[in-house]
Formats: sequence, structure tokens, C-alpha cells
Amino acid sequence: MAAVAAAISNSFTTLPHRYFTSTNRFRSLSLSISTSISLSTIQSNSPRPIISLKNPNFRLLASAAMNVEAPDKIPASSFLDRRESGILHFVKYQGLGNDFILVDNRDSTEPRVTPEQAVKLCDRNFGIGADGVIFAMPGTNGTDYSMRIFNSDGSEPEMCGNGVRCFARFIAELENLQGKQSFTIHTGAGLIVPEIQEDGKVKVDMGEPILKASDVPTRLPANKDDAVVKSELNVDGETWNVTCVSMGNPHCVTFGTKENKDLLVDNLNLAEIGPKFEHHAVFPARTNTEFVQVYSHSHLKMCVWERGAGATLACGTGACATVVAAVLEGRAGRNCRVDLPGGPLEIEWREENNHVYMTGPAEVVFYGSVSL
Ligand SMILES: N[C@@H](CCC[C@H](N)C(=O)O)C(=O)O
Repeated sequence: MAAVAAAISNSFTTLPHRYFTSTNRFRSLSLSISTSISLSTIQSNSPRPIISLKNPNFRLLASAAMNVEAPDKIPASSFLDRRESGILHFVKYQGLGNDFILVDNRDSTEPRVTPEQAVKLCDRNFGIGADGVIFAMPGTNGTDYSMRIFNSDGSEPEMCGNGVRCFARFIAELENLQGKQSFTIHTGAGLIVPEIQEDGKVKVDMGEPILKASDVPTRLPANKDDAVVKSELNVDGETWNVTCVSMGNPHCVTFGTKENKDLLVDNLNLAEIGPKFEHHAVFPARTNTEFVQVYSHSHLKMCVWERGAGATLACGTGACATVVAAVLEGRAGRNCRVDLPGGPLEIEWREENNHVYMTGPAEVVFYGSVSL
């Protein structure tokens, strides 16, 4: 069978790479990442199918590939344990289509990838493709682990909800843990506690929302206690009603404009309006923005423009902020299903301890190696 291999140039050196599927993890194919890819053919006699493709990014990578050879059933931990210099072994995960490159960084407090490298790795045309790179690091202050993350633009956020669910599954895989498991994780937003449930979903104690305007942070004046709730914000000549919430990272939640009080999120031009919120002068640390439609007191629909990553299929911290804002605006109760483009999350803002809980899936997409 003739297969195609890609040669690498620019900052990535020439190297054959292997990618693995999650379901049949160790069917493999070679692949390379480049900022200018030249294609050449190589011969393979392998009778194996190249791969079954559900994920469009994976198809992109696989279409630049390759020669299939397949060791069956190598444990993920031993794959990730390999420490060739200049080569990064990773696992790509997704939580409702919010996708991340997970790096085993348990042996160091320095991320193994720089922000500049993260930008290249996240590139959906010339890289692996992801919304961010997440590092599993040693714990601090008595926690089991620390999590750091770079957005796809290289900036470093304090927290990532979908990412922390992927993180928990990644740790379970690295440590070869089965069944119900819980970890304490130090993040830029403080202590976060994910619990892997029997069904494989992950329920996360996301801690308390921060509402004080200067801590979100926003320069909008507080109008309810210290918080900004249903305040008017002029964006590009239109007046939006916004509530500002931090889940460790900043969120601006809107249910509509002054003219059109109830959003229909499918009618939004997200790519046009999203960046105008993200870079608005009232958000000194930029902001994530959630555009929300209310179906009922316990069912919301939301799309998101993320700080440092743009339109993503889901945002866990954003879904939490959305429910907090919906409660503060009197639009919903404390237990909601939030439908995102990538699927639903269950969110509870618990009255007795003021903590927000998020439950949702996290899955392996593929395993791979790149040269840095
Ligand atoms: N997708 C994430 C949030 C990631 C960080 C965000 N882009 C920021 O800069 O704050 C989530 O699931 O929470």
C-alpha cells in the first residue's frame, strides 16, 4: 500500500511520528508536523486499516500520513514514560469538543513546552490542533497535583473546567487507577477537586464563584453588593446586558441586548462580536464571554468566545459562570443543564457551601509524539 509521509521543516525537526487511536489505542501511523510540509510517498505492506476517524482534526493529521505499523496493547504509561530528548509524548483529550494536549510534567515544576511552542502545537493546520496545552505537574501545598495550561494563543489562564476533567482522566491513566477516583489539584484558581465517577464522567468541585467587580476583574461599576449584575455594556454601538463572574478566570455572561432581551444564540455572529468583548476596555485581563439562551428554569443553551482561544465547542468554567449569572439575574435555578455546541454539562451552584459543581465527560482522542 502506498502511503504518504510528510517531511518537516522550520522549528520542528524531521522525524517520523506515531499517532494512536483511543479505541484501538495502538494502531499507529507516522506523522509529522511542519510549518511547511512537503509530501513524499513511502511504501508499506501493512494490511491494517489506517484508522477510523471520528474527529476532523484527526482526519487532518491522518490525511498527511502514512505508514501503518501496530504494536498491540502497550500501556499508555510506558508510552508516556519514554523520555527521548527533544521529543514530546502527549495524549490529546477532549471534553465536549474542547480539546487539549496533555503533557506528563510530574517530574518538574517547569512546563516542558514554552508558550511559543504551545501556539505551534495547537495550530489546527500546521500542528496537532487543540484549544490548549495542559501540564500535569507535582502538587504544591499538600495537593496531589498541580495543573497549568497555555491557551492556543500562548497566554496562561488560571483555570480550565473541561481541561480539569481531562486532567483527572489523564492522571488515572498515568497512575493506572480504575473506578471512582478523586484528586486534589492546585491551579491558578486555587484548589480544584475532580472526582471520576463509575460511569467515567468527571464531577468537579470548582470552588466558589468570585463576584467582586475588581476581582473578576472588570472596570464596570458594581450595582448589586460588590457585583456587576445585568449591567449595561456598550459593545460596538450596541447596549448589552452583562453579568460578570470569575471562576478563577474572568467571564462576562450575557442573555441579550437592551433591544433584544432574549438571545437566540444560533443567530449570533460569534466570530465578529466575540473579540470585541474579549478586548473591551472594561476587562483589564481580557474576558471569556458566554452568550446564553434560556430554555427553562433548569435548561440553558450557551455558546462561548474564549479569551486566548476564540470560539470553542465548550467551556466548563463558562458553563459554571453562566449558571451563577442566571441565578443572580433570576432566570434559572441552581441546578441546570447547560447545552454547549459540543454537548451538555450538568451544573449545580450549591447554596449550603457556595461551591459550583460541574459534571461532564472527558475522553482520549489519540496518543502521539512530536519533536520540539
Ligand atoms: N475552556 C476552558 C477555559 C480555558 C481558559 C480560558 N480560555 C481563559 O483564558 O480563561 C474551560 O473549559 O473552562
